[in-house]
Amino acid sequence: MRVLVVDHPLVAHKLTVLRDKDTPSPVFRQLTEELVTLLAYEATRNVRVEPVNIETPVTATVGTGLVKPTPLVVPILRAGLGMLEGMTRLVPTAEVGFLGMARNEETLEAITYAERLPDDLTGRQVFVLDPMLATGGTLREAIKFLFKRGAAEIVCICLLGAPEGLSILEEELAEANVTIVLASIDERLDEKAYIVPGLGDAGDRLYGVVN
Ligand SMILES: O=P(O)(O)OC[C@H]1O[C@H](OP(=O)(O)OP(=O)(O)O)[C@H](O)[C@@H]1O
Ligand SMILES: O=c1cc[nH]c(=O)[nH]1
Ligand SMILES: [Mg+2]
Repeated sequence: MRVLVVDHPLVAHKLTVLRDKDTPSPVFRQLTEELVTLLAYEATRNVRVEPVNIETPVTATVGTGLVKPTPLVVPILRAGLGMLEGMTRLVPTAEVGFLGMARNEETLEAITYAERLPDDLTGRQVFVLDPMLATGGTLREAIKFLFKRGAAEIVCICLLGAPEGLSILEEELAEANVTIVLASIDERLDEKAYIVPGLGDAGDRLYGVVN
């Protein structure tokens, strides 16, 4: 497993506004999309490509095309849905599948309540979107599920990660073909397993509070 923190002043600036508790939902959504596009630029550095023959108005030449099937993008509902537009803006031909997962706030266990993905992911490159990596339980389950379906490589794009969750994933997935791309590794988890300093509940800030 590899971990990549994108170190860029615009990422740091947008993330700071996102963290601010006074940033309203519409601005939060917009900034999430913008941040994802910046992170996705790094996260797709090893996207699979192949030579393609084209003709410019001047001559024939060999260019670069995405290998088919194109990457599969999997937002984890709810909060990951706020990242989808920012990702597909960069890779418009990507296919999109969905995983609905929620962390039980008492047991901290991740449960899967919805799934709409191809049955066979053999050999596929998969990009998972979830803004928050806290205990790591949600991503661990999602990654396990995708490998079981045959995925060859998984790149997770997150906004914030906690050192506790990252350590658990690093232990369990040491040899796996997984990359976690983040805007920041924060200080720690608090007693409710929320990321500190964090940004609060990403789903609630994007879409409002549900119980
Ligand atoms: O690393 P973990 O400890 O598993 O926590 C992280 C998960 O918690 C949040 O989702 P949540 O369960 O709040 O669902 P939501 O997106 O519907 O708000 C977040 O988007 C992650 O999926
Ligand atoms: O800080 C956290 C932890 C889990 N889920 C969130 O949305 N935020
Ligand atoms: Mg939530």
